Amino acid sequence: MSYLVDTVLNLALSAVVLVLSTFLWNYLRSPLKSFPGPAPASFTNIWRLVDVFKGRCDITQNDLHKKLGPAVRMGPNVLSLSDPSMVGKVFTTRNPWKKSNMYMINDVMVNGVRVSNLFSTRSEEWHSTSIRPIKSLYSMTKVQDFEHHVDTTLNFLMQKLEERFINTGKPCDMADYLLYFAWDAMSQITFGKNLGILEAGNDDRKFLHTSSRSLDYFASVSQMPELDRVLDKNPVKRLGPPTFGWAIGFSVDAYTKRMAEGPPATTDFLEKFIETKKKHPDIVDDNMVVTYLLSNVLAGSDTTAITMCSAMYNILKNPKVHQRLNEELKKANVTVPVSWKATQEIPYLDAIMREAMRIHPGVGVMMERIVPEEGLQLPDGRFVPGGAAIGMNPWVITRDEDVFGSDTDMFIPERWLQQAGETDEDFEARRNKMKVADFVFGAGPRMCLGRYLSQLESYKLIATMFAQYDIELESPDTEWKIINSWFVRQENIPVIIKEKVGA
Ligand code: HEM
Repeated sequence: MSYLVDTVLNLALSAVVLVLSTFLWNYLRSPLKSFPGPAPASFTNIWRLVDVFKGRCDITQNDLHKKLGPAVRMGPNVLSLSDPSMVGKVFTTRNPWKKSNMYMINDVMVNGVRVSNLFSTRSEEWHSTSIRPIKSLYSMTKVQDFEHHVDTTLNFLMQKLEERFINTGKPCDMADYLLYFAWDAMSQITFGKNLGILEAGNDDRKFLHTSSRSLDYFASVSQMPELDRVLDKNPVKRLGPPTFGWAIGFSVDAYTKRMAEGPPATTDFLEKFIETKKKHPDIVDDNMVVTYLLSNVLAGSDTTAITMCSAMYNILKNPKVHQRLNEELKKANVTVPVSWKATQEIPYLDAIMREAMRIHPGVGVMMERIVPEEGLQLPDGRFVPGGAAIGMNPWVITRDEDVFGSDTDMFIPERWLQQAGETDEDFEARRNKMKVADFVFGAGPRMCLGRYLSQLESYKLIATMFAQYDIELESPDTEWKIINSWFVRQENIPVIIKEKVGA
């Protein structure tokens, strides 16, 4: 018995010694000791893992930058920067800096082999080869080829809202319905058929739940990616996040069926990817087609829903904005579903959407890049040695008052419009400064592939909802819930929807 107690005590002691020596080792070899930051950040990443796990790391990071300046040490080898002028340097297009290993957790193991995707790969060479054949499909001009799929899903959404809420007078949780819409719309655009989530009016099949649980894992574990080797990528038993088996199954089934049945009446991404495979057989094989399909649905649904929720909630919380939007839509004499072309003729709508993304970017963790060998000189003269990771968080960058003006925590679409007394040149210069610092979709060669598609969807959705219906929060005191878990999702936007008087 005493032998057993001794062994356990010895093991516990050895574990403590090992942890303490790891902390000491991290501290001693940290190249960022001269930068300010929370004390634990000088010897471990555990504190930031815990902070991200709590679900509002954007608040912590903004507070730290306010207190400690534009460069804050977040881990022994990780520095957060808040200066928007550094975006172009860190996310440079020429000789792009490598993504840090935080992204490796998005790889999957297939028969013991690590498989990367467009988002997770740290090889710029693999990335540029794989993205080249499909990049042009995502230009603003090309995504309009898929507008009819967005219209189909918008019509379906309106039908369900009418049946379930408008005709019954029951409150509708817009946070749920915009999420259902975003997943069904992206599936419609990608495969020519939706996922049936709007039809069901719930997530009983747990598609969305699985996505949120995976993001919870990615967000926290990406702060200490070495844990992923133990939890998810170990050769014995996966303990990691739920897999996207349903999405892989859905994509493979849709692809197999399409190959058997031939092209659909109206085009979709699947058809375009099949054409791409024929044109680039050396690069695009069946697995790559499935990778492309998955990146649409998994990267483009939650994120687009977040923008739509931000716009919806902030419009409803700001009666003056709501009223002006209604007036502008009426003046534009739009018909529903509102076309992309019509949305582009309403500058106030554009200002609302830009402000919705600025105040609530879809991604809420630092995106990290590795400083190249020659190091990085900061504008204030301090030097960051090569090999360190630099992180920048859109929630910090889009709150910079020098660029975006005062009250950056407030929803003010007017900041994107010309002010009374502002000359054309001054307005142009101010607006360009905001656009350059716009980090919502990332920057450089790894910038979001789907940004125009997302804009097409979200501008049309907001214009259509407010052109067609009178929408109010169930109670003006309603507060939504925000959870920052890599993507910054929202819950609880209960609204009362009525047919517009005179519509
Ligand atoms: C409001 C909606 C969206 C937001 C806020 C958003 C945000 C981002 C951000 C910040 C990145 C860069 C990540 C990094 O550098 O670490 C990114 C990459 C990416 N996004 Fe989006 N995204 C949105 C919609 C979409 C849509 C609709 C799609 C697909 C149809 C998509 C597909 C991708 C892909 C494939 C990448 C990786 C690009 C690469 O590494 O080349 N995203 N997104």
